[in-house]
Amino acid sequence: MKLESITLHRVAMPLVRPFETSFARQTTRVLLLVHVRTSEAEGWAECVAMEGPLYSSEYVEGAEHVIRSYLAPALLKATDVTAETVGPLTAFVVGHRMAKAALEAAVLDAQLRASGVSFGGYLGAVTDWVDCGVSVGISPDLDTLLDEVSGYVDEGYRRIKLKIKPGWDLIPVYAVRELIGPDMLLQVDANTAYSAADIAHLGRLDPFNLVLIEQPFVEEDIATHVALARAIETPVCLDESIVSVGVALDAIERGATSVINIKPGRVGGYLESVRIHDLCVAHEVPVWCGGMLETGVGRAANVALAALPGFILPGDTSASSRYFAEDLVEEPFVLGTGEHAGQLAVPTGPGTGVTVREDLVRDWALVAPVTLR
Ligand SMILES: O=C(O)CCC(=O)N[C@@H](C(=O)O)c1ccccc1
Repeated sequence: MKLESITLHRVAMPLVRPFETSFARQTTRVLLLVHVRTSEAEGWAECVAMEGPLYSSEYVEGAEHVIRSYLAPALLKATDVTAETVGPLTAFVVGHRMAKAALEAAVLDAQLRASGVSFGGYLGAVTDWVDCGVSVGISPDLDTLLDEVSGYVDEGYRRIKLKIKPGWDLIPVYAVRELIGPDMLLQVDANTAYSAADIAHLGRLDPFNLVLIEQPFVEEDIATHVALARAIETPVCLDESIVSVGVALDAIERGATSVINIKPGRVGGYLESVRIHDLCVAHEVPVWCGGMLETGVGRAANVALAALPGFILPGDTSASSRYFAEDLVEEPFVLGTGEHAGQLAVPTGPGTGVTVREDLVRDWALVAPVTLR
C-alpha cells in the first residue's frame, strides 16, 4: 500500500475514577491516536505512551515528535508499506517502540480492512471469547479498595490485579484475599517500586496464593528478578523489562521470569508480540495481555491478541467502562454474561473490527490534529 497521509490526534479522556500506581496518579488519560489514509483503506491505532515519561521513557509529545520528524517521513516516502515492512522501514530510529507500534498497528488496520481480514484472523486467534482480569489502583484506604474490588467481582471479572508499593502491599493483599476467598485469581503489580533489600519482605506474599508478582524491580535489573524468583514461591512476571523477543528469551533463560505480560505498545507492535508469544509457548511460559488504559481502539487489537493460544491467563483486557464513561469507538467493550461472564468477545470485523467515533476524537482533542503527507 502507498501511505497518502498520517494524522496524529492528541485526545484527553476523563477516567471514571482516579488510577494510582507506584509511579503516578491519573484522573485523565491523555493519549495519541494515529490515523493513516492509504491507497486501499484507512486505519486507526492507539499509541500507549502516557502523557509523561513515568512508566517508560516514551510519552505523548515525544511520540508525536519522533513520528513527525523521523518515522512518518520514512513511511510516507516508501512506495509500498505493509505492517510487515513498517519495522524495517523505521529500524534506523533507535527505540521509540510505542510510537513505532502505533504506526505499525494503524497500517495493519488499514491493510486488514482492505483485505477483509480481522486482527484475530491475522494474528492467529483460536477463541471467540477471552477471559478478562481487572487492574485495581492504589486506594486512599482499605474500605475504598474493598468496595472497588467487590464491584469488579460482581461484574464477573476472572482475575484481580492489585497495584502495590512499599507501605501498601501485605495489608491490602490480605484484605482482598479475605474478601474474594481462597480460589479467585489474584496477582500484584509493583511497577518497579521495590529493591533487592525487599526480597525477604516480598516473600511474605507467598501465603496469599498469588498468580504472580509483576515487575517488582527496575526494567534493567534482570539479576535481582532472578534472585527474587529463587527466594520466593510466587511466580515472578515481567512487564517493563520485556521490550523485545530477545530480552524475553534472555529473561526466561536466566530464570528471571516464569510468566510474561505482553503489551504490544511496549514491545514495538503486534508482530513482535506474536514473536514473544511464540517464544513463550515454546518455553512453556504462560503469557497474558497487559493494558495501558487503552480506549476501544487499542483495546480491540489487544483482545484479538489475547485470543492466541499461549494467552492462558486473564489479561488487563477489561470492559471499556472500567476506565471510561464513554468510549472512542461505536462498539464499547462490555463483559459477557452467562457462560461468557467475565469475558470479552473477540471482534470479528475487518481490521480491529471497531469504528472510531471521530466526533468524540474531535470534541476531546487537546490540540489541533497534525496531518503529514
Ligand atoms: O487495564 C488497563 O488497561 C491498565 C492495566 C494496568 O494496570 N496497566 C499499568 C501497568 O503497569 O501494567 C499501567 C497503567 C498506566 C500506565 C502504565 C502502566
